[in-house]
Amino acid sequence: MTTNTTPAVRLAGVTKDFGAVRAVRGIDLDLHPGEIVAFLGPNGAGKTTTIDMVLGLSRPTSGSVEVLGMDPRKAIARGLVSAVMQTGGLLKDLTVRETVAYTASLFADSRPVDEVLERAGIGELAARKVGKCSGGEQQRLRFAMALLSDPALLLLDEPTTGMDVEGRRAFWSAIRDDAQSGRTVMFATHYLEEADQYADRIVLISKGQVVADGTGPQIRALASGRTIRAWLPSPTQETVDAITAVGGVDHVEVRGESVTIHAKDSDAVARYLLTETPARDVEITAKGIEEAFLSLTGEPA
Ligand SMILES: Nc1ncnc2c1ncn2[C@@H]1O[C@H](COP(=O)(O)OP(=O)(O)OP(=O)(O)O)[C@@H](O)[C@H]1O
Repeated sequence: MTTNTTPAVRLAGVTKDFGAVRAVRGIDLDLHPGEIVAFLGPNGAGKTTTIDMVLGLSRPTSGSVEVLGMDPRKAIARGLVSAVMQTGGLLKDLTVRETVAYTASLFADSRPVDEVLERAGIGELAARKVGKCSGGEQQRLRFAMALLSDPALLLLDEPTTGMDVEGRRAFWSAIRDDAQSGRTVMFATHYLEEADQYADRIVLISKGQVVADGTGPQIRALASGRTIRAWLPSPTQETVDAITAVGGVDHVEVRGESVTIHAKDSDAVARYLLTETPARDVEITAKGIEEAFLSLTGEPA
């Protein structure tokens, strides 16, 4: 594996248009060797489009993409990059071991089958038919296949979609254990919790741009603030506008007579509600990661 300090991935001024749609709007990003990076964003943020460019499956409209200091297609041809895709590519009647052995036979140089099964945490499932494996187990099988070339960079596009909590935990535990050997891992996800729990670094993207980049705690701190809920009888647009204008308020939502406000200065909002409006039952809570996401991207997770 590559151990120098060349970035594992370097995106510089990358844009990507599909006809009139600008899916990626100028991304600059370096991933360092050995990092586990979550590419977090809502539907349509541009995650898959970006990953496809890193995999050399498509070209940027402008800007440049380098993988380990070279053109993505060259890095792939050298077996330095693998991907774990969400669906397809598995034959139900083969066993787990047969599937990996068959894939290994396609490589001139591959890691031993038993080693990758162990690394992917499916050594005990080797004799099981693929059709009898759960979605999470099949995903670990894809992970095992991706490890055969011992890639320096592993890309995963929403790898745990549809898995239950236990499947997800087992999948990430295998990825994390393996990554200790220095592999760089980049994964796309909608799940804030997943990014927060399993990535060293979170790159938050929205509408084709990076809107935040840091560790889980840093991302949450960026969106520090509180949620204020209150009962507000017969709210008028004027009242809502006035609440929105209170310093530090970043989001107001009214449902019937219940109002939810996200704000940096919850004291100021509570004071305003209690003195200037007929609001009652004011309740203040710390912002969870869901709300942090909303205030950073303007979109629900
Ligand atoms: N081949 C294509 N032709 C036209 N538009 C496309 C194409 N691929 C993607 N787009 C558009 O580009 C934008 C970004 O899509 P992309 O699939 O990269 O988002 P994403 O973050 O991966 O979303 P999701 O989480 O839903 O997979 C979207 O508006 C999408 O409709």
